Amino acid sequence: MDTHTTDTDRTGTAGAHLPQLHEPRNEGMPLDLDWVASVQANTSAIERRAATLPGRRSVKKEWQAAWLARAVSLIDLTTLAGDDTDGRVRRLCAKARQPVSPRILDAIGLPDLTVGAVCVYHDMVATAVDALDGSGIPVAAVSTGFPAGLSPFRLRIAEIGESVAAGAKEIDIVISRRHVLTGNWQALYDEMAEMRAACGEAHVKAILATGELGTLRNVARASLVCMMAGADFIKTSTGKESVNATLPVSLTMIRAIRDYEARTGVKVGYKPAGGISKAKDALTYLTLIKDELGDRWLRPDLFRFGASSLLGDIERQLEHHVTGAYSAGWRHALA
Ligand SMILES: O=C[C@H](O)COP(=O)(O)O
Repeated sequence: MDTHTTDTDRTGTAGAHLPQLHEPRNEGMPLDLDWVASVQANTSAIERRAATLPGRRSVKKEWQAAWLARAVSLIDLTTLAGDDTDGRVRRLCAKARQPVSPRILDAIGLPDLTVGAVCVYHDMVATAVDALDGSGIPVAAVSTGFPAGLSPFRLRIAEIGESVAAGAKEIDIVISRRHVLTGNWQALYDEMAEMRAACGEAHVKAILATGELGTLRNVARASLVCMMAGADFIKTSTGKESVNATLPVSLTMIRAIRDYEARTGVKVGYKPAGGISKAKDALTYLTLIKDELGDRWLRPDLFRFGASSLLGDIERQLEHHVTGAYSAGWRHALA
């Protein structure tokens, strides 16, 4: 359905070639327990709205290639597998440098395009930093005992320090779910604040593991507490929970981001992650962000997809846009 065309669609600002913007970091604020307690989430209303999103609003066909290219520029291209090797990470980094073939980029009028970041386990950070040297693409490390976050706290903090020392510019931490499930907001705040401090200049994404938080109200409150404690981004999932990024969770988290900005003036980034593997779903997320937060969030400093297999489908759709035919999936096997 090509229903709602917007000014942004028409002016072509969906293209990936935009000047880099950098918001001031979120310095956080003291924990405000009254604010946290006042946060509610109307689950049925959120679910109803989320259910209408995929069909209600879509990107006009002539702008789809530009939006898909934008989606590529927002991917944290990820490999988080027990059998990761230096070779796999180097191939992924080569893909990050050139995520779409030059032939397709020429045809859609974009001379170059890279992903937002490469995301790996700590042990692979040095390899990724070396493989991306000179590209300007940051390396993100998942730290703090990813994915469960249940290793001793001092080791989780030390892991952050080691990833930063190895060259990671972004750290994806996992929160202690039990602090949320027991309503111990002070403990969550303190943990988050200490992890942020350990990151130094590296930006910190707080993974909430929303599939393990029980309710959308918990998701909303945990989002707020992590932002109060200085998270630069809030991220849905590790990709390892049984339920990862969903539209209801996304609506809940981006509304928390909106409320935080309204109250503090500070923009916090959003990263849905886990199970996002189709170009169509990526476009739904982009229209959701555009609707709820506005165009400013559609930039790599405020939005990322955490995804290990989304790029392959976007490439296929871009190829179809250019040639009118779909290529075989195996041609885009890496991403
Ligand atoms: O942070 C990123 C996620 O682990 C990626 O999950 P995925 O493999 O389902 O795309």
